[in-house]
Amino acid sequence: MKTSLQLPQKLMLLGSGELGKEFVIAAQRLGNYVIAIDRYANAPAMQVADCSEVISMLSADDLETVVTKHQPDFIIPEIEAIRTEKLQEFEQRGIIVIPTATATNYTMNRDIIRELAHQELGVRTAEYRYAFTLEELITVSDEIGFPNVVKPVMSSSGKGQSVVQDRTEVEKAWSYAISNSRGDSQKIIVEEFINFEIEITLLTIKQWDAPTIFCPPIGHSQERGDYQESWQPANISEDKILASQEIAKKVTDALGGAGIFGVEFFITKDEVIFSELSPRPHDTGMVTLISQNLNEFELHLRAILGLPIPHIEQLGFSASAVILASEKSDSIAFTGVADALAEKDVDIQLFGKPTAHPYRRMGVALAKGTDVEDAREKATTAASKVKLI
Ligand SMILES: Nc1ncnc2c1ncn2[C@@H]1O[C@H](COP(=O)(O)OP(=O)(O)OP(=O)(O)O)[C@@H](O)[C@H]1O
Ligand SMILES: NCC(=O)N[C@@H]1O[C@H](COP(=O)([O-])[O-])[C@@H](O)[C@H]1O
Ligand SMILES: [Mg+2]
Repeated sequence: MKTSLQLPQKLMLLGSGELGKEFVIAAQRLGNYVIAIDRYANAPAMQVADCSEVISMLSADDLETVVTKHQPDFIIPEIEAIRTEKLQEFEQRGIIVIPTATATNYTMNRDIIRELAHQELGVRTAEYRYAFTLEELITVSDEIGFPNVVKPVMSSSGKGQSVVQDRTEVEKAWSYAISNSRGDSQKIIVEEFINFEIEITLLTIKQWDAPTIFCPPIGHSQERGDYQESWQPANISEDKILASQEIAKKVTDALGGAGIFGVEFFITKDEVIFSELSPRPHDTGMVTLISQNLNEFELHLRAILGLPIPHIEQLGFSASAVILASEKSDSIAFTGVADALAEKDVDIQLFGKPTAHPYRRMGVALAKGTDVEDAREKATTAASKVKLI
């Protein structure tokens, strides 16, 4: 489709967090014009964009206002919580929505993407059932068995998610899921608990006029359903890498369009199990800021603009570890950065979020090491030195 297009292009970013910030930097390096949008002022990506707007991205009217005002060539979602039906309308008017308007709609609903992967494409996923009431959740939890994982169908970053050990915990999981569900959705998914050896993100780059390509797998650890550490390359066998690439290709082909996808898998002793995917750079992929010649944000930009990606080079054992807030605050300052940076092959990024609350991701530590363990140790040590005051 859009190969050899002219630069600069006008890019509208819907969501302006840490992932958007790095994307804007990549876009700016090629001289593009970026309008950064989010629900609050001075969001990370707004700090580096050409201009910004604060709107509710769940409001079709608000989206209409900013699109009419700025007339972007591309609309690039950076978060899930967007009125995706409206994106379909923009697409019909000739604006390119990344990866496609339909794909952003599918991937913000766990049930739709799950049905696509499992029912239509025959991909192995965790066993799952849905519930709309507590009574239904009790019934389907018994069918799935314990432990299991309860999640709102509409949520991200582990919000509303719990591991349920037995029947006595179902009611609590129900309330937690319902109160953390996005919008007014009351649909809950319960999944078989997968006792994986490792979970990975396979960054998958779908291009307009060139074959789909992959980054080496990224291993990661999660707490409360949210990412804590990631590392690359993940130590998994070649046949499992090929199996995950095959699934990632199948699912992203079904979604269409162009851009990077973070495709999540659980790897057990014998199986590669598809979990979900982001049609955009992935938080665990921040490790590529240190681990690759082209990071996931540069790859996303090139794929979107139809620019060539001749070679992805992995630069050696690398890791990332998150820097989290522990308290609510609206005056942000850090100590310990100098101490963290004194170590060789360590880097720190502070996102510039204007406020903090418990567990909010405020920055990330990046490191290279002699092996994965060494890189992880260096990244977590550096992250632990940086303190919010
Ligand atoms: N069925 C499962 N079995 C075992 N662990 C699971 C299961 N589902 C989720 N988890 C754990 O919880 C984490 C978050 O789950 P999931 O990716 O579905 O949530 P999310 O809200 O979409 O998070 P994000 O938006 O950050 O990707 C997973 O990475 C995994 O560690
Ligand atoms: N797993 C999705 C993810 O990591 N998304 C990233 O977090 C930001 C929201 O952060 P906030 O909640 O601190 O505002 C999003 O804008 C995106 O950059
Ligand atoms: Mg996930």
